Amino acid sequence: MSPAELKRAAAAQAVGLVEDGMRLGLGTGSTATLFVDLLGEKVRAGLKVVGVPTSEATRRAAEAAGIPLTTLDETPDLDLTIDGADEIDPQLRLIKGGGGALLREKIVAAASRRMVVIVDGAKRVDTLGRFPLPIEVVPFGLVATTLAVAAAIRSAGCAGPLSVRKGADGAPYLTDGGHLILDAGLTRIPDPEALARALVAVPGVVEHGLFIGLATGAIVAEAADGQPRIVTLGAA
Ligand SMILES: O=C[C@H](O)[C@H](O)[C@H](O)COP(=O)(O)O
Repeated sequence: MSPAELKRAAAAQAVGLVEDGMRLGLGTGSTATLFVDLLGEKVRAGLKVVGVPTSEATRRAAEAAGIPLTTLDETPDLDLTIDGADEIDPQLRLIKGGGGALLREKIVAAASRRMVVIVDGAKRVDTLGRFPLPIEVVPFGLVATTLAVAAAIRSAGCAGPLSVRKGADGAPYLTDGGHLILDAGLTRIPDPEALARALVAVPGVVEHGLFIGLATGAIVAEAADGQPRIVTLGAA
């Protein structure tokens, strides 16, 4: 089975969690977009929900799907966020931000009573870190911030190269908030909580892609005999 088929299976399962009247956080990325598309079908069939998109890309996808949207300022308490992830470990700790949306994703997840992650089985790891950790920083003082981030990474027992993310045109990638992203190729993060604490202490760091204590459940689609098999983790 292709990763796309597995992502779609996880997204379809997540649509089943949505109830009439829910206030939803809508994640970002290829898996979350599949969820938005499938949710749109339900909305067009009469389901009443309202969503807060976690990126401009998701806003466009949700508008195209006909999902009514709101903002966190209008609707600061959400019932459920459905979002993808780049990695998930057995404690439901995540790496997110491969698509650059980590800041809004984390704000929306934190405003939600439940966050259910939808992933294909390849995203499951025992130890986070194989996927480069995105760290969102302000452009001002980039070199000083990068040096401080490198020191924070060392202090948490990690090591690896830091690179400024580039867009398809080769220019530095800018997030929806106008920030830069440093991708940290750490390979292994033995103590994600310690690294998270060290990173947030660096002036210039806006947010990082470690999501700890936010996901309440996960829907993992794995391939089994050519069919998707759904595995749920936590409360999903
Ligand atoms: O910034 C992007 C998000 O954190 C995505 O949820 C994450 O990168 C996973 O994306 P995808 O579903 O495309 O693998």
